[in-house]
Amino acid sequence: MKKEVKKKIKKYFKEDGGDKVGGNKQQLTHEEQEELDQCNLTERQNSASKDHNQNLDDEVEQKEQETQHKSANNLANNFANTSSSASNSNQKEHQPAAANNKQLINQESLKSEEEEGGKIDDDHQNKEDNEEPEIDVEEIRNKLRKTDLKNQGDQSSSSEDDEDEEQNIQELRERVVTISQFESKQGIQKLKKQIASESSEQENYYRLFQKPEQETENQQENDDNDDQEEISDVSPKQDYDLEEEDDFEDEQANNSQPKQPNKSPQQSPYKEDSFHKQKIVQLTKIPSKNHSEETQLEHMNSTVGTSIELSTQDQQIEQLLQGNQRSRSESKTYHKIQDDSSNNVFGEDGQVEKKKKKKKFKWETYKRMLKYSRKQWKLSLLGHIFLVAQSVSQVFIPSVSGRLLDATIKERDLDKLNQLAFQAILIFLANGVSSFFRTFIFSLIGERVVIDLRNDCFSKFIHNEISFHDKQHSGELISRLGNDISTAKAAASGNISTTIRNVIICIGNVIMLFLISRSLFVVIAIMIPIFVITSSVYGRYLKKLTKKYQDYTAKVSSHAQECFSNIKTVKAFSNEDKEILRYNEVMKQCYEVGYNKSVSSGLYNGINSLVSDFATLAVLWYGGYLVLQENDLTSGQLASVILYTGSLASATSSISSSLSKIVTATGASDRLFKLMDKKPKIKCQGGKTYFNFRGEISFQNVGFSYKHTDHVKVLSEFNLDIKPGERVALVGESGSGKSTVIRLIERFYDVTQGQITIDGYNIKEIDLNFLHSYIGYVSQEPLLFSGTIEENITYGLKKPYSRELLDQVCKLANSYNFIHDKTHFPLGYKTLVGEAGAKLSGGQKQRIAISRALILQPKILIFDEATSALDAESEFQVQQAIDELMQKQKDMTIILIAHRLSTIMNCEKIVVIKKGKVAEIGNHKELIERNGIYKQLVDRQLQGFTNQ
Ligand SMILES: Nc1ncnc2c1ncn2[C@@H]1O[C@H](COP(=O)(O)OP(=O)(O)OP(=O)(O)O)[C@@H](O)[C@H]1O
Repeated sequence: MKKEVKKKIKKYFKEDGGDKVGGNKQQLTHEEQEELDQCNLTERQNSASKDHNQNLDDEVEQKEQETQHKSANNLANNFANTSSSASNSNQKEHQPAAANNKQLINQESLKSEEEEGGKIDDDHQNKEDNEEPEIDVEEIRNKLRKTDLKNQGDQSSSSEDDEDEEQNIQELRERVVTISQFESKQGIQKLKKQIASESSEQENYYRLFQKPEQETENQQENDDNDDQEEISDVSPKQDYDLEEEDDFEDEQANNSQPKQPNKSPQQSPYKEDSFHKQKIVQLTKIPSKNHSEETQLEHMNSTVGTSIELSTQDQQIEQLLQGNQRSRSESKTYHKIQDDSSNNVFGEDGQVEKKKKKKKFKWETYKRMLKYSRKQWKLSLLGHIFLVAQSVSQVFIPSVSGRLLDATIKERDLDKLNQLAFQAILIFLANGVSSFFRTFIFSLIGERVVIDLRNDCFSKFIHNEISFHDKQHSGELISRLGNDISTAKAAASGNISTTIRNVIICIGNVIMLFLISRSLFVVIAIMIPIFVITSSVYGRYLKKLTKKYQDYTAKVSSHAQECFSNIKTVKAFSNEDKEILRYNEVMKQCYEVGYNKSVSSGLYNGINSLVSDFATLAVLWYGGYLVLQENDLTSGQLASVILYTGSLASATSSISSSLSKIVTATGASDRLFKLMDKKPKIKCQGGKTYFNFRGEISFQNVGFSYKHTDHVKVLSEFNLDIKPGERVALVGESGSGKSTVIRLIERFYDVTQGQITIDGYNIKEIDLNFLHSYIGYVSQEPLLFSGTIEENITYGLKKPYSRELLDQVCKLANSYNFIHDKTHFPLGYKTLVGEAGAKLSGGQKQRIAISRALILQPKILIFDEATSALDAESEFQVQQAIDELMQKQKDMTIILIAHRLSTIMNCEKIVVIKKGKVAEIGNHKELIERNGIYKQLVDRQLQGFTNQ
């Protein structure tokens, strides 16, 4: 049954030439579908494994072995099977490998089949997921829609210009959402900020437009209310996106096609081409004066499904950029993102290819890699002793097997047979024992090398500065730590020993063959190179395809991973179908390569069998002739020759395989070392440490650009003095540089012009660890680590602490009560917070983050929009903590970026930042009297209250 289903799917795939992967799912019967789902379960479990990439790597490694050894093993097995002698020992060497290869081929084909089926299973799963949370999402959307309508209502009093402006923003928002479907998180954040800065006034207005009344209402609601938590995921920034989603849905409704969000998972996008295209058109639809929707549709029609090389994603974005004459800035951002993605390990196909071409053997890298194994020289020496012992014993196995045969058939001498059997036992034992120790020792060395490398690498990555992490995608770093190190291990351990072993075996076999029969030796010397060349040339091609297939599979996993980690966003936008479309797009590319690979594998195996069978026949025929006609050879010797030939072929291709692995491993090591060698300019240690840290901060003509966007001046001629114990609020439009100011105080980056001094010392001269021990930092997103509440609170503490201190900071941060609420947290401080604090609400996480900052007893406390990601109730709780802190901690410099007028008003110094410069500075009263930007912001907020 299982086979039939798979056959059926295969057939469909073939018929559709890859364009309609999964498209015929409807034609499967229910039973077949169930059967298929059952098959897919195993695959799904495997793919859920955290070591997915590692598995892929292993697969490639094994596949590589397969391609290199398969031919040799075939030949070896052919020879071994035709011989009547009991060549057990030699079969031991070859047969497991051959069996393993067969298994691999089966796994390979099964895997591709199951992956194809897995997609259908995913569709099914998505359908189930779709049905459940619809109501919650709607509720959230309605709430936010109301808020937005109110805002629009308030704005309607403004002039016509404002309306135009609003329309522009609307268009911009549409474009943001469209592009965000295709771009990386990092890329889109930049894009959003860029667009947000264009709509600065409205954004600013939005931020200041808060309703204190709402807070008191929400106070009564339970802190752990699930609904509240859902809402807490929707920050003011996301509010725009939700509004955008409404527009998007309207567009869908206007379209003559029926809306399909809950049904389409059943209807595969590959079958439903029109639906697919329409979706894409909807996604790429942007207001354009030059391109009508029809033109876009036509254009998309011509592109969808025809090109595999250029991803549909690229086409869509290209379309989008063509379609809008006004989106030059976006275009720049798009190309920037494209550039960035070239560093991504799962970058565009062409980029992956480029990287591959660069791969070549580098002696320096290899030597550096060997240094890691040199540490294990004692073990290595022992390993080499066993290696020689095993290789030598192996060379004698065919000889003793042949003599055993002669003693039986030709001489018919039982005593000699027993004697020879005893010799054979000794040789087999020597071979087995030394094989165990050799394998164990070299594998152990490999593991130790991996540990050392991973430690080195992780420590280098984590010590590197923030701009390094801005540039390197975390996925790439993780891939380097996982895949590349595993591959690099081959350069430092096992493969050298394998090469040496095979060289010894080759030499031994050649000598033995020469001694047994010179004329047969000549025949073999001609056959083996033909055989090895044929298989290695084709094997190389197959290996290339396998690697390409691996890249695509990694892309598929990466997409799924991104999707599942952003599942709330996907659900909130009801974008399950679109994600399935995107997933299927990548799968389609993967299938194309998989198809070619399957054809090539078939051809490879066919040709291999043919060549090896002919080679076997040649030796058998000529050997038989020598035995019968010339009386030059005994049948036992012929058997030995056959075994030696198989062993020689296997060893020869093993050598080329090991050498190629060493080259690959050197390439991986090279990438790794390049990353490891990136030296941070900002070092964690070194510099001034002094005892009287007061927290006086001075920005003197500071200019700053981010490293990878150095054409954009984020701060210029920025001057600001903050006295110890002062409360300072930074306000200004989005993208004006507020967070950047804070990042510079933390010295996440170095200024590009001017200087920042702390207590009169240039910040660059102060030891970074020392500086950070006096700065408490609470970020926008409350980020916790898995572990207990206590471990999280004391995360930054480098010295012992008392329970009193813990209680004290928790009370200050307004977290004490909920931590000691026995119903929800029976273990109190010892409660496990789950991965990234998943078991806590946003407000609880943020209050723990404040406790974490306070326990350092910092001299400077920074809040970077600490409440912006929280719902109203959580915001109130956190705000209360901040207000209390501002009143009680008089000796602490508090710098905050806030949007609540009440908080800002309490500050002694309010700094209004505009386009990277200080536009206004003073206290609330002074700034109101000045009647400038600040006054406008306050007026708007007050006007908002009045309207309500
Ligand atoms: N890591 C980064 N790399 C490159 N550019 C960045 C980076 N972080 C911020 N920027 C850019 O620097 C400018 C200032 O950003 P910043 O985060 O300081 O603004 P902000 O005033 O805090 O905005 P918001 O209120 O929206 O958080 C923006 O144009 C932004 O795109």
